[in-house]
Amino acid sequence: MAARVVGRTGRLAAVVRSSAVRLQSRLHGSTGLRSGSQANFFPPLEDAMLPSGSFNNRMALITGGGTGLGRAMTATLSQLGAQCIIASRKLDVLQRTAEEISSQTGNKVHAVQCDVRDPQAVSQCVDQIEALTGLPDVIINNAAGNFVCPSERLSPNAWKTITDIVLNGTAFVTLELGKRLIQNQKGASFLAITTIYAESGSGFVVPSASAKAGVEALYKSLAAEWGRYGHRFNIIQPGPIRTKGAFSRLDPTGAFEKAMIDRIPTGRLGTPAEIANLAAYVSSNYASWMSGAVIRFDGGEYVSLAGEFNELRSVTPDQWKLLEAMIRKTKGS
Ligand SMILES: CCCCCCCCC/C=C\C=C\C(=O)SCCNC(=O)CCNC(=O)[C@H](O)C(C)(C)COP(=O)(O)OP(=O)(O)OC[C@H]1O[C@@H](n2cnc3c(N)ncnc32)[C@H](O)[C@@H]1OP(=O)(O)O
Ligand SMILES: NC(=O)C1=CN([C@@H]2O[C@H](COP(=O)(O)OP(=O)(O)OC[C@H]3O[C@@H](n4cnc5c(N)ncnc54)[C@H](OP(=O)(O)O)[C@@H]3O)[C@@H](O)[C@H]2O)C=CC1
Repeated sequence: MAARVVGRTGRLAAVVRSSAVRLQSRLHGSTGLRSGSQANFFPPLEDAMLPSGSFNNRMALITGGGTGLGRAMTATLSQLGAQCIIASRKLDVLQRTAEEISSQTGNKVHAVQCDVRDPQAVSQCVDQIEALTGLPDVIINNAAGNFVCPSERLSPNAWKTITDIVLNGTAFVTLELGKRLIQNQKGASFLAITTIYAESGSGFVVPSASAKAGVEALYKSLAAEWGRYGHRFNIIQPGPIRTKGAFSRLDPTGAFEKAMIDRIPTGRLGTPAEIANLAAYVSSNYASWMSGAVIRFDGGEYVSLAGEFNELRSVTPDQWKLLEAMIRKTKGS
């Protein structure tokens, strides 16, 4: 009897999971999940979490919104009623994404070309946004550049390129919009997408680690300073989520993926739709008391990498019996 119930519940869970995956791939493209066995405990729920209409009459700017995680955030905000503006360098990519999402959600997505490294281009982009939609209520600083490289091989321009996109780009967008919002006495939610190694640092991605740490300092500082103008500042630190932009530059051969999944306690990568739900919540009025928060969203990878005894996961019960006996036998110091 119990086995029949478990069997039926299991089939039901599988049906729910597969329809969630179908919805996800319609809105966000393929999930591309590969996983370890414990991932069965942690299936991604990928439909929009907030009530429909949560972003009605709200304008959202997402930098780097044409691809990857920015695209997923745009799709979710648009589905929840927001009018979105996506901005980055490649206008053709932005326009394609904007059309695809608008046609699925029925809400307008605008595409604006902007290289965030150039403060003048950022200022012109904000002029365009003001003309299209007015100043945004939600700003997501998601654009980034990165590649793995031994630090001794980095040229000054390689360092400058990454830190310009990540730290200066975020600062230019945030300051330009912040000043205009303050002038117009309009509040807004600012969200920066960093990464788990912004906290620990990491070899082989040193310009990115340095710049993302700077972004976190910028956002925590402004959370303290600009609350008086109605602005909230929060940070999401994602762990690995498959996107072409990230994986082609950080694991070009795919050689490190399995080891990476093995060290994630939830046994799988995150999905774009999952981080999009979190970003939507943080940017919504349901989170109006949240400011200065740093939210790690990584399936447990950071703590798994940090704890020096975590490798003991591979010790078998029989081996534990032996270890325990050895430890108990020890007397004195
Ligand atoms: C262990 C397994 C890991 C698996 C995946 C893990 C996932 C977790 C991820 C965690 C964090 C992720 C953070 C991210 O940010 S991912 C997002 C990545 N997306 C992008 O990078 C998209 C945008 N990127 C780009 O446009 C280019 O890649 C860019 C190089 C960053 C900028 O392009 P552009 O402005 O055209 O720059 P140039 O090509 O002119 O190059 C400027 C400068 O940099 C040197 N350079 C470029 N690539 C490399 C390289 N691979 N190695 C060394 N140096 C490089 C280039 O030579 C130029 O310098 P110079 O003029 O001196 O020659
Ligand atoms: N995927 C992952 O596993 C993780 C991602 N992240 C972070 O998530 C965010 C999104 O990354 P992801 O979606 O994976 O990667 P993508 O490469 O898909 O996204 C990066 C975006 O940034 C835009 N961009 C790059 N340079 C500039 C520039 N100079 N001016 C304006 N826009 C620019 C790109 O558009 P264009 O080329 O048109 O300019 C692109 O849309 C980034 O902040 C990244 O650091 C953090 C941890 C893990």
